[in-house]
Amino acid sequence: MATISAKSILFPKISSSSSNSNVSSNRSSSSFLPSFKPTISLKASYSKSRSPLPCSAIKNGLDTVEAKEKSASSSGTKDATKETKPTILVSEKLGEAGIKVLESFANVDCSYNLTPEELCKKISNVDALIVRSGTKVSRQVFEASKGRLKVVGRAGVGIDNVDLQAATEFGCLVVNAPTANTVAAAEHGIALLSSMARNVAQSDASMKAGKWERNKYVGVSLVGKTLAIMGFGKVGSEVARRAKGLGMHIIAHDPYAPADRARALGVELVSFEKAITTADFISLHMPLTPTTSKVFNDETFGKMKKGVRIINVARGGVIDEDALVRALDSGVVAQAALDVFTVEPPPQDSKLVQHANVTVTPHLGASTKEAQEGVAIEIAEAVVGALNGELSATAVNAPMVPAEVLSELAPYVVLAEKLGKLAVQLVAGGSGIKSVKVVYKSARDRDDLDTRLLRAMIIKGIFEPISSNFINLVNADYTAKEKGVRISEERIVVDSSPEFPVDTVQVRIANVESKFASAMLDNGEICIEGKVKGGVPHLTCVGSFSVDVSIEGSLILCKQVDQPGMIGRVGSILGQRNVNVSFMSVGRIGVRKQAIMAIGVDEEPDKDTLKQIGDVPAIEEFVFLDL
Ligand SMILES: NC(=O)C1=CN([C@@H]2O[C@H](COP(=O)(O)OP(=O)(O)OC[C@H]3O[C@@H](n4cnc5c(N)ncnc54)[C@H](O)[C@@H]3O)[C@@H](O)[C@H]2O)C=CC1
Ligand SMILES: O=C(O)C(=O)COP(=O)(O)O
Repeated sequence: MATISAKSILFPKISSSSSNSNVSSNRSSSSFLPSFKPTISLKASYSKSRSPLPCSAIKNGLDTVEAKEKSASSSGTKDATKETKPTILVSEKLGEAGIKVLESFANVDCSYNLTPEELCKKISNVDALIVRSGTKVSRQVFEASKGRLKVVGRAGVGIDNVDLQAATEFGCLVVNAPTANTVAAAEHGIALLSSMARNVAQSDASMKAGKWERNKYVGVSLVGKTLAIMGFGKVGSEVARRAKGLGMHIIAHDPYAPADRARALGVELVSFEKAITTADFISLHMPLTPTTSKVFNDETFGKMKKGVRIINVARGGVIDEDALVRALDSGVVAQAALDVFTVEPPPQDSKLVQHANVTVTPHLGASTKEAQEGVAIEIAEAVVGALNGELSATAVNAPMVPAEVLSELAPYVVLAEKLGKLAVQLVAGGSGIKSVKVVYKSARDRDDLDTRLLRAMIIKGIFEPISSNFINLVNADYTAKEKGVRISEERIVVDSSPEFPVDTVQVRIANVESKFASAMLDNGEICIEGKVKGGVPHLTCVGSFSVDVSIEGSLILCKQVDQPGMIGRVGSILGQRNVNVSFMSVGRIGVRKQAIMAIGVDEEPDKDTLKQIGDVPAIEEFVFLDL
């Protein structure tokens, strides 16, 4: 069986000889790949000597470890455990429980308040970075990591402080912790709503200044008032649930929210226009994106009911803050309660923060003990899982593939990478690949096959040997696009067993020349096909020749005229040179006609041996393929 682990779908191995790494390894083998048994133990899969992938990221990581090992051993201070674990940088305060999870797996460096320069300096020595909202994970950070950074964990929801495009380009997975602080943020929203309506903060400050101003701080009631929730996601829904308990009438605007979820909570989904023109209170709960940036501006404030009150526990950037000051000054907006700001912390002389009708908190929405412990554990487990090669359920820049799908596809993932690797070696040097077509034959319905993993692995197989980057599920499509290669897919429903997700996978490369002309179809495409047999990837077709060889070790393909003695002849050349043959298969178009002999070899034959094979008169062409 092939020795590549399905875990390399996401990342190549990270060194970790920590005995504790088995904690997460066990989790991975039961929940991530329940029925797929890698041929190497999970612990072994972290061993650098087994790394099958020549990729810059792992090289960088290992170079560092090796360099450390060398210097430590020469100075006699070698601490093997420390050196072989991955390193995780935590750049903002994270709950203790999460730190413990991380420490059981990795070397953890908690360095808070780093300047951007300090972060860039540290980043090339870490495999994962955990942040909250205060760290800007910019393109420069990914560049400075030189490929070592494999995971960014956001201990919270909003990922607007992470350059996702750059993360994807660098093949770095971004995960967040999207659920553990939902209630905290909703409770803070309700706290701001109530305290704003009753002037709690202002009257508190007034009393502390020795005053007793009962008439000045008459508030407004909430009962019977209309609250518009902008962004009816997790936090928005929880705010709605709580505000209903306060007797408010709730409407919501969210272009993507399912109507039945709103109905179930007794909330009416309305247009943006209707929400902002009819509400007495507007509470913001959408993410900061290019579409939502400054969506509350002079124009939209102008449409609101005079005396509207605004609560923002989402992101400061969804409001044009200067426009809000103008709307407060003119009385269109009676009050605002803000937990978040365009720039955090805002300048001390910020007119908005200083405004008498504004209540502010320093981004405290997620800051409860309970939420912080929750997000810390959620993100720590996601990061450890990702470093273990698991696909995270909270991946932000990679497809989430359900565990059952992954388990079923695991052997096909190995097949897909090998087919990609094989196909690219059939392309003659100098022929630029422009288009790759993948054809999946399956007995299942077209919609019942998630091919993203397989496509990513084919791309990895094709490009990794000819590029300096490592390729994974995060950056596979991006890499192909970047290299100007169009990847198309076709699914053909065939009459075979629906028990298996895929019958055969074909990789076709068009408009190139081949080193092995027999691998080409009449239409000029290089075409190879494979299937999984008994859990093992097999090559089943080269060009229009059927073969049947397991794809492992290395392969010699020879085109010859079918005649007696060929297998013995080539076998004895290899035998004389001490090259062990693991299997042979002959595919022919007819008796004594053209045939292809596929020979699996355990060692790479030297040039002389290959020349001797090529000199056999009946052999018309041959190619050596390294798998
Ligand atoms: N202040 C704090 O400490 C915290 C702030 N947050 C912020 O709260 C916001 C919401 O978080 P969650 O509810 O967990 O996220 P979510 O993803 O569950 O909900 C966001 C909702 O906004 C909707 N949306 C997207 N574009 C929209 C648009 N143009 N107009 C209206 N709705 C739109 C989405 O469809 C989604 O339903 C995020 O910005 C998050 O960063 C979350 C937790 C704590
Ligand atoms: O989860 C979010 O989106 C938040 O805004 C919480 O931010 P924090 O982790 O408290 O810096």
